Amino acid sequence: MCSRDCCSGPGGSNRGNTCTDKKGGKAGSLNGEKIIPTPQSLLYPYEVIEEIADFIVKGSGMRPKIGIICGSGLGSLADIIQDPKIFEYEKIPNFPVSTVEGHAGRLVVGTLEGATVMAMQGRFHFYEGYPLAKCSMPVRVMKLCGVEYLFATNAAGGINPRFAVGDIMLMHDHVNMLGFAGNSPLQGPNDPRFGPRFPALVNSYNKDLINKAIEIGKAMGIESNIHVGVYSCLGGPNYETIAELKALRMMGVDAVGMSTVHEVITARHCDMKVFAFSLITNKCATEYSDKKDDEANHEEVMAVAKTRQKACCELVARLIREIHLASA
Ligand SMILES: O=P(O)(O)O[C@@H]1C[C@H](O)[C@@H](CO)O1
Ligand SMILES: Nc1nc2[nH]cnc2c(=O)[nH]1
Repeated sequence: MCSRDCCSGPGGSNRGNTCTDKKGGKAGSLNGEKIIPTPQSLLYPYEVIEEIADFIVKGSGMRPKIGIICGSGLGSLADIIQDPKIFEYEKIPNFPVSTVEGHAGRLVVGTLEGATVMAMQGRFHFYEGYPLAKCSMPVRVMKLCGVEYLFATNAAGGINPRFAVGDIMLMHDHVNMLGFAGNSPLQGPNDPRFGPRFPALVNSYNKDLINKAIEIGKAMGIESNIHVGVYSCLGGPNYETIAELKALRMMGVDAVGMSTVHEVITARHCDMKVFAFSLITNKCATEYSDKKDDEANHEEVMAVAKTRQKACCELVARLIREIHLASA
């Protein structure tokens, strides 16, 4: 594995997308240097993931059962963790860094409603310049730490006209636009220690957890703000055009974002149970107009997320409590 600077993503980690190795075999060349592309799945071999997981388990003294990925502006999901052990991403060996506002860049390990949990306060996005396997590498770290359940959250634009800003969409399926274009976090040789070469993705989103979340929404008195729907991940960082939003709607997409799908693929590949939701931070226009309101922006996304943090935290905490009680 090459450790030259040319392999660095934005985080400066020594595993990136493309390698220029003077000693390499058949390759193209750039400025006289040979270029050997590295398949995504080789960016983080099993042993490296194992080292990161050991670092976290030893450093925290815990084997978390539930992993949480906090979406944009939803970092407070990790603030409710009790007796937290905090790991700055920069201090975790071979970990990328967060470069997006609203993603603090810390891993928080502790307990929540009696369950051992680890939460990423800050995820990695494709548009930051990280390959998909790098974006979802922490999911494999979670797996080797002992995590059985992945809770993935995101901020998303609502395409379904019934959705209002501030609503929560429980994901029951996704449309993988990056996958349509031939990109996958599983691309390259498969390591069967993680999972099979050809994982099936029907039933990726755990139905029991969705049903429990609906019940919790009723108990919280927010049932009219809870929906079940289909999420799609685009590459970003730009928001969508009207024509793209129309096309997504025709495909049955209810909410659009720039994350989560590759994390879910990685989690299902290694047989984790998945629960995911989108906080609808903006309504996407699907008709042409001159309204400035139609233009999404990250400040609005963050501001809406802030106003809905409490409800999202309560939903997550109550669901984790149910999982914990059921397994006790
Ligand atoms: O990390 P998530 O998917 O919650 O963040 C969304 C997608 C972009 O990163 C950002 C755009 O406002 O919010
Ligand atoms: N792609 C995309 N991501 C978002 N994240 C929050 N809102 C949006 C949106 O409208 N589009």
